[in-house]
Amino acid sequence: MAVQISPSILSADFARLAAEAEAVDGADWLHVDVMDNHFVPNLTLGVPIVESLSKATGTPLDCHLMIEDPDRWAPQYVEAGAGSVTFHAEAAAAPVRLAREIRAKGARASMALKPATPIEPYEDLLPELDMLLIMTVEPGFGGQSFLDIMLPKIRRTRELISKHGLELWLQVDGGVAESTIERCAEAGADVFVAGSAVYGKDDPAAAVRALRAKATDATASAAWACGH
Ligand SMILES: O=C(CO)[C@@H](O)[C@H](O)COP(=O)(O)O
Ligand SMILES: [Fe+2]
Repeated sequence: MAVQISPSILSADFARLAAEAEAVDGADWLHVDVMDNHFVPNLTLGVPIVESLSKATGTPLDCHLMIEDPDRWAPQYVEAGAGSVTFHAEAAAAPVRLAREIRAKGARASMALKPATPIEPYEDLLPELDMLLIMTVEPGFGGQSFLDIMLPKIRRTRELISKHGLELWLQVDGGVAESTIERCAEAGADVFVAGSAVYGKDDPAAAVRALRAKATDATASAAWACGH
């Protein structure tokens, strides 16, 4: 699969969300960080804003729910127009039922792991998912430094995806920038969230192109991608 870039609007101007979506024209997704001040110590936005944004942009929304009780809330984000909905493994009471509900409602189902959550207990769940998100910072804030110690988990997850012959996408989120994206791609990621490395730049669309070029080159020479 071709590399995909998902700029995070957490680093955008929330008063100008439609324009900020336009500013990354050419991005594959718009990453929307939903935080409830319980699962993470920060508060952002909810269903009504996702619904308005989905009507205002043609770019599909990749909603990352950093909230408690995603079993209750995630389906509402599908109804609000999200193309992909990610819930946290640490927060979901019934991840298989929730993934099936998200898919049945017509969105891609994705599950996220915080840095201290291992992938191995979830191996048997992977066929239920369209994407697995490995957090490369502790969730809650943009602009943090990339955690290199997550690279082995990305590699192990890529190996599980290959072992089971899955079409699962592997997303990384947190501290992804021109200086770190190649390491993520070499380790096996193929969907890249970037907030400050896109919206912190004068030309966000150019930043997306630069990230895509680096990730594409790194993927082409990565062992895991041979014949991918
Ligand atoms: O989910 C989160 C943070 O919890 C992310 O999506 C951030 O928005 C990424 O921001 P940068 O680290 O790229 O600045
Ligand atoms: Fe995120």
